[in-house]
Amino acid sequence: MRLSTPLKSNSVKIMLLGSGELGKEVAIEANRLGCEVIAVDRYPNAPAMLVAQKSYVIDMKNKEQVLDVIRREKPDYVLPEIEAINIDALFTAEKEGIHVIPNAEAVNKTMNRKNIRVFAAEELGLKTSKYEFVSTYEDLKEACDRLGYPVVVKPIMSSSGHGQSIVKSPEEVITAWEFAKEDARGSADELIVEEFIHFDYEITLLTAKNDNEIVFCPPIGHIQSGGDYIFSWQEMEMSETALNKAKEIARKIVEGLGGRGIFGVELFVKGDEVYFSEVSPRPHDTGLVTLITQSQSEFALHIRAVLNLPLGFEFLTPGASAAFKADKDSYTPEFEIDPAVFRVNSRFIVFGKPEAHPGRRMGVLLVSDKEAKEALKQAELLIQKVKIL
Ligand SMILES: Nc1ncnc2c1ncn2[C@@H]1O[C@H](COP(=O)(O)OP(=O)(O)OP(=O)(O)O)[C@@H](O)[C@H]1O
Ligand SMILES: NCC(=O)N[C@@H]1O[C@H](COP(=O)([O-])[O-])[C@@H](O)[C@H]1O
Ligand SMILES: [Mg+2]
Repeated sequence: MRLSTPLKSNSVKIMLLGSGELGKEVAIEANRLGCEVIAVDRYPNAPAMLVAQKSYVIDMKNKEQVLDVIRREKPDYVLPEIEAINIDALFTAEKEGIHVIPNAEAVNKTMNRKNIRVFAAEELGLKTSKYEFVSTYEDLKEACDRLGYPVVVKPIMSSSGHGQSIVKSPEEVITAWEFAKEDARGSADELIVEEFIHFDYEITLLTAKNDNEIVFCPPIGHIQSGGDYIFSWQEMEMSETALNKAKEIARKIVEGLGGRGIFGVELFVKGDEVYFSEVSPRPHDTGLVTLITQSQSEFALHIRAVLNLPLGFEFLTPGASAAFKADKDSYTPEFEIDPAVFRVNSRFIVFGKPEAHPGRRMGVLLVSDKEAKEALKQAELLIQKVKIL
C-alpha cells in the first residue's frame, strides 16, 4: 500500500459526495491514512467539510455540476454518502475511469427502492415483505386493499423515513399519498407499498467487502421512530439460525452489488425468519455505535475496503448509541450538555451541522458497558441531558 501526505501530487484523493456526519467520520479515517479528502454537499460547512482538505457546494442532483467537480478534481475514489445524487453523473464518471464506490450500478440500484427490491426479491430470490409499486392515487388505494392493512407506504427515492407512513385503514390512504408527495427526499413519482412485517426486532448487519474478503460486524439492533433511527446497540442477541440466515442474505446482496466498501444490510427478524429490507452501499447511521464498540469502526472499515486493505477487526465491548435530534430551529445551534454525560464509558459527538431544525440529527451519544442492554439503558438516560439552546 502506497500512502502519502494530503495535497502532495502522489496522495490518494477521495471525494465524498455528501458530507454529513457519516462522511465526516469517513474523512477523519481517510486523513489518518494520509489521503486527501474533497467534501461535496448542497450547503456550506457541512460536517465532513470541517475536516476535509477542500470542499465544494453544488446541487447534488445536477448532472453537470456533479461531473464538473469530479472532472476538475480527478479523485482516485468517489464515495457517495447520501442517496440523492445525480446517477447519470456517476455512470459517466465511471466510464471516464473514475472509481465509484462500490460502483455506479450498485449506487443506482440502492438509491431507488424499486431497483433494489426487484433485484433482491426477484433476481436474488431473497425473502422480503410483499410489495407493489404504484404511481397514481387509485393504484395506491387498490394496492393497500390487496396487501391488507397495515401497510407501509414509501416514496421510491427517499431516506431517513422522509415521506414514509404506516397506513392502518383505507381512510388513511389519502394522508399517506399526500405525505409521500410533500416529504420525499428524492422522488415520489412512484411509491412502494409494503406488507407490514410484525417483526420481533430489526438489525443492521454491517458487511465490509474488499477484492479478497467479506467480513461481518456483530449485528446491530435498533429502534426507529418515524422511519428514522433513535437508538442502536451492538451486539444484538439473536439465534444462531437467524444470524446465519442474516449473513447468507448479506453475502448474497453485497456479492450481487459488487465492488468494495462497507454496506449496511437492513433486516427484519421474526423468530428464525429473516427478511431483507434494504441496503446502504456506505456506512449506516445505526453503525455510529461501532465508534465505541469495535477496534475498527464502520468508517475505518469503509476506508480500508475502499483502499483494498485487510478488513480484520475486534469487537471490543458491547455498546449503544442514541441519536440527538434538535427540537427547534436555530441558525447558531449551541449545545447544553450536562457534565454527567461525560462518563468513563460514554462520549458525545457533535456533528457540527451549521443549522438545527426540528428532527434534524445534530449529534450522537455513545456508551459502552459489559452488556448491550445496560449500555442502551444508560444511553436512553444520558441523551435526555443534552439540549439545544
Ligand atoms: N415493511 C415494513 N414492515 C414493518 N416495518 C417497516 C417496514 N418497512 C419499514 N419499516 C420500518 O421503518 C423503518 C425505516 O424504513 P426504511 O429503512 O425502508 O426507510 P428509510 O427512509 O430508507 O430509512 P433509512 O434511510 O434511515 O434507512 C425500518 O427500519 C422499520 O423500522
Ligand atoms: N439514514 C441516512 C443518514 O443517516 N445519512 C446521514 O445524514 C446526513 C444528512 O443529514 P441532514 O439531513 O441532517 O443534512 C448524510 O449526509 C449522512 O451523513
Ligand atoms: Mg432503512
